[in-house]
Amino acid sequence: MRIPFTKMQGAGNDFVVLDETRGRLGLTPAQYRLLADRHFGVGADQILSVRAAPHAGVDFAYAIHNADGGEVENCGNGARCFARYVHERGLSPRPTLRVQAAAGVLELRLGSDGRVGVDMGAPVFELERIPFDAAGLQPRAQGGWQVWPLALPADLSPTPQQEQVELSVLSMGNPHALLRVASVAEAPVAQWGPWLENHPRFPRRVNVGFLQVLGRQQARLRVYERGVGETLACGTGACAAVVAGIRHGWFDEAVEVELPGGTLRIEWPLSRHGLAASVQLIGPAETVYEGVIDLPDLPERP
Ligand SMILES: N[C@@H](CCC[C@H](N)C(=O)O)C(=O)O
Repeated sequence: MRIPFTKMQGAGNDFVVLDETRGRLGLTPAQYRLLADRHFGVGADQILSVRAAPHAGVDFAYAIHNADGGEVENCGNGARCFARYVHERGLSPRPTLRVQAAAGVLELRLGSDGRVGVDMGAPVFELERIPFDAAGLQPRAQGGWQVWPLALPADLSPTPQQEQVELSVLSMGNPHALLRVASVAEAPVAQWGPWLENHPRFPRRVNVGFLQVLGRQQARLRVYERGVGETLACGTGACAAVVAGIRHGWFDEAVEVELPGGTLRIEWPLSRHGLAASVQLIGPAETVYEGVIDLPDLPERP
């Protein structure tokens, strides 16, 4: 099957974008994995599918597959690229779009400064909806919120004294765990990322953020993404980090988050609208190139 695609990136989080507005391509998880493969395919953190609106009230539907082939609920950097893609192809003349993702409806705005804003909806804190299994765990207060201690396996402990990590957990439509670290440059992302991603306390696995607080409006973040590994940026991860930091009392309601691939602005006007306030994500979204790939039939093994 010959498939036209567009390679895009937002703060270095990179995507293969597929036009499915005239019908589904019906790709298998193995074909998504091949598209994402940096050696044998195109290479991407996620594959984004632009689909026709499933109902009145939205302009399009948005499907997201991680590099491991699994379908996921939400992707913030991808949403910005989605808006840029639709605009560049003239698929909609409107500067503001409503898009149905598995996590809910996102509102996308093309800004006059070249950046794209996304209304990501409200964060979710109910443990069953993240989901996070806290059975038998005792949370500890940290600022205005709580953290959950998890025992650190001896072989992952940087010092014999460190026996646990403390996690803030929440969902931005997809699950996130955040650890506050003294320096992202020295954070054990490659060691703790896969351990926490697959920890049995997270039944749907989790995206793991390592957050360094630089000031009340400035942060650094590295994210080990579920189904991918460490990425150059994660939009929902940046939203989750700022939401957690605001609840703990570390941040004001607007924060510039520096990630390895670029800077994202996150706003959560909590003081005006409470916990149900929508999180705003603002950042770059660019087309890198367009291409066509011959995808072999790759049926999924039962
Ligand atoms: N890169 C994304 C998040 C993509 C999905 C994530 N890996 C998951 O499994 O939930 C972003 O920009 O939000």
